[in-house]
Amino acid sequence: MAQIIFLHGASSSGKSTIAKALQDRIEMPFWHISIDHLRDAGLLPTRRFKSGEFRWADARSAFFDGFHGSLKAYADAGNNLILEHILDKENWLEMLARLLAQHDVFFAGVHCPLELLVEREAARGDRPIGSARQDYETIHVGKAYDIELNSTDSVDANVEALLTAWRSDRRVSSFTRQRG
Ligand SMILES: Nc1ncnc2c1ncn2[C@@H]1O[C@H](COP(=O)(O)OP(=O)(O)OP(=O)(O)O)[C@@H](O)[C@H]1O
Repeated sequence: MAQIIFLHGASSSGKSTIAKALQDRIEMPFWHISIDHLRDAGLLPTRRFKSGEFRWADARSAFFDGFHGSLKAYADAGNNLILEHILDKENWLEMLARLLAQHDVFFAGVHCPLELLVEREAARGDRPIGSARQDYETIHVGKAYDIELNSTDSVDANVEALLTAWRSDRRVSSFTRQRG
């Protein structure tokens, strides 16, 4: 059984920042997995999607199905994962819970006040304006977490709190509930 720590929060909420600090601190090797890494490594023909030559809407579903399947493949092979991701389709939680049913999934909600999200999104300039707000209003609805973090707290404090909760083996999140 692999260990999976899933950081779930709006765009710009601080998932990557926490994931990197966590990977530096945690007592076992964990791979930090994010769609950002695939995009930044040049996996997608981003320029041609942006130009309209290819339609992202046509490719999106297969891309995410592949990404979700790859998480199962990594975990089934025995790799521990720090996953940062946004569940922006209603059935994704259920699907991931099924794919990762053999593994210990610790589900962490990463929160950030809306004004700060909007400020960070504008300062970064590399995310579509408005996605943080849209995520903020939707992605946490109906989700139960093993821990809820707020990125107004320091990164160190969040990592410390997460590690304490993760080590406790108490799992009460939507992932655990999906398993009945
Ligand atoms: N605790 C923090 N204090 C100050 N700035 C922060 C903090 N956490 C994140 N940031 C800043 O906010 C921006 C977004 O952070 P980060 O990349 O970690 O968010 P994310 O949730 O992974 O975003 P995305 O989903 O869009 O990739 C970055 O510029 C980062 O430096």
